[in-house]
Amino acid sequence: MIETDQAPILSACGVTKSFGGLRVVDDMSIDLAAAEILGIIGPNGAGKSTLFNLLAGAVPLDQGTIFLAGRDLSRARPEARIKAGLGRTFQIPRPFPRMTVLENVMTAAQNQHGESLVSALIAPRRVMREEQANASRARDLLDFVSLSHLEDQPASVLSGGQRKLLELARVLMAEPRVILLDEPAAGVNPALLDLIIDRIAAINGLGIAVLLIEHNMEMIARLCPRVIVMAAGKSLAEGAPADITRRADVIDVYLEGMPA
Ligand SMILES: Nc1ncnc2c1ncn2[C@@H]1O[C@H](COP(=O)(O)OP(=O)(O)OP(=O)(O)O)[C@@H](O)[C@H]1O
Repeated sequence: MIETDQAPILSACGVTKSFGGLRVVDDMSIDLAAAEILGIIGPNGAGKSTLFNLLAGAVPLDQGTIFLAGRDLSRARPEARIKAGLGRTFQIPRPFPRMTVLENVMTAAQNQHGESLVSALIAPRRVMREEQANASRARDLLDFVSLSHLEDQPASVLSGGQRKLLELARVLMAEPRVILLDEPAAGVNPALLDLIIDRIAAINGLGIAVLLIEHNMEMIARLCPRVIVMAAGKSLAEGAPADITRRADVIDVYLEGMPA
């Protein structure tokens, strides 16, 4: 645990989930300090994505609690967690393929009164102003992730790495305080990897705390002062990446299941 005089921005305590009798996440506790980047590594099937699903509310907890900035979100719906400031990206991004890149970012805005017919009828100018403000913010975010030149293209044309960058822009559109990033390096070519690492560091530099699941150890080493190793649903080890990856028990769980 890093020393901090601040209360954690995200605090998960005793989080547990079973599927069909198998404990996939087993009594996990995590404190994420404000403005920290905390890495989560572990072998395939360790329960990392399920942990994110529990934090984001996509899957209900069996046991445990989740607090964001002191607010109990343990049973909150996913939309309420997004509104409270918890953003997430997915291992395999699925943008709306026929919408443009810009429209994909705009759909992630949280202030869309235009979606309500009543608002559109009684306050059309307000709805239009809101649309314009959202488009302007979305363009700034596309600039931030170096996708401005593609704003009018359908999202289906984007490469794997560009989809990851689009996801970063989408998650920022909702103005999060904490972002859960699920394997942002997966399927990304080396040319874009540097840009993605740089953008995550910049996001964190804005004071947004990041929980980062990743198999790419270069990304972990460059971004995370602290990592948690998950194995069989539990926290096996915690510390600086350089120390943790030298530990025999950590090496063992990674080698488990690999062909001899
Ligand atoms: N909805 C579900 N129903 C049943 N089993 C599930 C469900 N979701 C995940 N699992 C199982 O939970 C275990 C952990 O999966 P999870 O995807 O959380 O692991 P992971 O650490 O993210 O793995 P990877 O690094 O491969 O993404 C796996 O055995 C998986 O098959």
